[in-house]
Order: sequence, then C-alpha cells, then structure tokens
Amino acid sequence: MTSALPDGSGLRHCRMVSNWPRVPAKTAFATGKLYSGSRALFLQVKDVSYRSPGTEVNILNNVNLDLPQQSLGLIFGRSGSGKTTLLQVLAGLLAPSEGIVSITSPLGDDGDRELEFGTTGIVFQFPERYFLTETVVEELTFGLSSRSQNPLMTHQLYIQLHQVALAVGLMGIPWDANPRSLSDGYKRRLALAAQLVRRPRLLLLDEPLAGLDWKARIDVAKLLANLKKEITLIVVSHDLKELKPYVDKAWRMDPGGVLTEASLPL
Ligand SMILES: Nc1ncnc2c1ncn2[C@@H]1O[C@H](COP(=O)(O)OP(=O)(O)OP(=O)(O)O)[C@@H](O)[C@H]1O
Repeated sequence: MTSALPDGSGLRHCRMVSNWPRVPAKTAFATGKLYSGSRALFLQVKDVSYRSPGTEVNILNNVNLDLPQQSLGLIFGRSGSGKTTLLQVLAGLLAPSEGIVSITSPLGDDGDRELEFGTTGIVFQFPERYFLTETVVEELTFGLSSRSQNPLMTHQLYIQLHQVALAVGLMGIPWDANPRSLSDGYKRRLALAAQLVRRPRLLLLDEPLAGLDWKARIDVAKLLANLKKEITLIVVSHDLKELKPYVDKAWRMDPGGVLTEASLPL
C-alpha cells in the first residue's frame, strides 16, 4: 500500500508509515516524552497595542503579560474584546503597532536567547474547517520542508510522527483515513498534532474546546495539561470550568483590548 504525500513535503512516494523503518527500541517516545531536549522559553509582552492599518482605534491597548516556561496561561473575556487579535500578535501574524513581544530561551550558554517566531504554533478556532489534504499523514506532514530524500531524515520524521500521535491519542487511527471522516474530538486532536509535529515551544490555541461533546472536551483539556509538561501554552477560551484545574495564570480581556491578570470567575 502506498500513500502519496504532498510534493512540497519531500515525503512523496514513501511507503505507508507502518512500513517505514523500524524504530529503535530506545527512542524518546518510549519514555513518554514528546520531545527530546529542553523546550524551555519565557514569553514577555510589553506595552503592546494594535490597530489595523489605516485605522485610529486600538483593538489591543497597552497589553502586558508574562508567562514562565511549561505553564498554561488562559485568556478569557467578552466576545469581540480582542482575544484572537492578541493570539495573532503573539504568533507573529500581526505586527504590534506599539510595544514588544519577546520569546526567549533561558538555557543558552551565553544567557537568554531570542527565539524566532517559527517556534510558535497556533491552532485556530474550529481548525478542522481548514483541513487541506485527504489523509491523516498528509495533514500531519503538509508543508514540512524536504527532509526525506535523506533516509535518516525520513526516519526522524517517522519517530516524530509517532511521538506526536501518542501524545495526542491519535494511535489507532489509520494514517490514510480522510481527516474529514474522523469524529469531532479526533479532528481536533489531528489539528493539534499537525502543529506539534512542527515542534513549537509556544502553542497558542483559540477556543480548543468549542463545538466538542463533553467527553472530547475533557479529553482535550487533559491533553493540554499533559502538553504543558513540555511546552508553554496560551489558551483563549470561554470554557473555564474544564480548563481551570490546569491553568497556571489567567487574564481577563475587557472591551477595547485591555488585559488584566485575574482569577477565573468560577
Ligand atoms: N482585521 C480587522 N480589522 C478591523 N477590525 C478587526 C479586525 N479583526 C478584528 N477586528 C475587530 O477587533 C475586535 C476584536 O476582535 P477579536 O476577534 O480579536 O475578539 P475576540 O475577543 O477574539 O472575540 P471572540 O470571542 O468573538 O472570538 C472586534 O471588534 C473585531 O470586530
């Protein structure tokens, strides 16, 4: 059986993942860890304002926040207050009109090291609406740079796919299943996995529980709790009850894009 992968992925014409090279017995995922090595970072947002080009009104107004590594930060607040806009600024998709977003790794030999925005992943609200491919494995590897002309890189990618699939509970789903045929909970896991394969250190999630049934909501909330052992998470959500046990720091976004550190109103 073969599974053709997108031309851009560099993995086309490779065999099904189950036929890929055997994974050595001692791999990182045998220890249950998603990534090997440290994923530490520190996120700091200082006096950030944002207004759309050509407009005078600030959507974000003098936002400040900081979040230590391997923790989960939750942003809640009224609809239209600016939460999604802030995530887009943190992801580097929108440039702040004023202020600074800094993502640093504290572990460099020569002190703090500024990390590139490529270290940030974002999962949009209802990400399954934007699936681009016809199979699970294509969705996971879409757009990855050409790696597998080199057999060693193919092998590494194979290990990485298995690590991520284990971490998000996707094992058991056929790699050649159509993403649209999965249940809502599995679609959300796949969308998350597609970001995790890219090895972000900071993962931003917009309403990750929206539209899921109660079981999938609990599963995804627990999954986020597990992920924060290795990466730093910022979640925008109205689903405070499910996420509360795992939240390390929370902020309320008020209309006009004003962010204040706050306890969860529960
Ligand atoms: N590209 C844009 N140009 C102009 N205004 C925008 C743009 N994008 C968003 N807005 C406005 O900015 C404000 C904040 O929107 P945003 O989507 O960030 O809010 P939100 O808190 O995430 O809302 P929701 O909870 O409904 O998703 C809204 O008034 C919205 O209409």
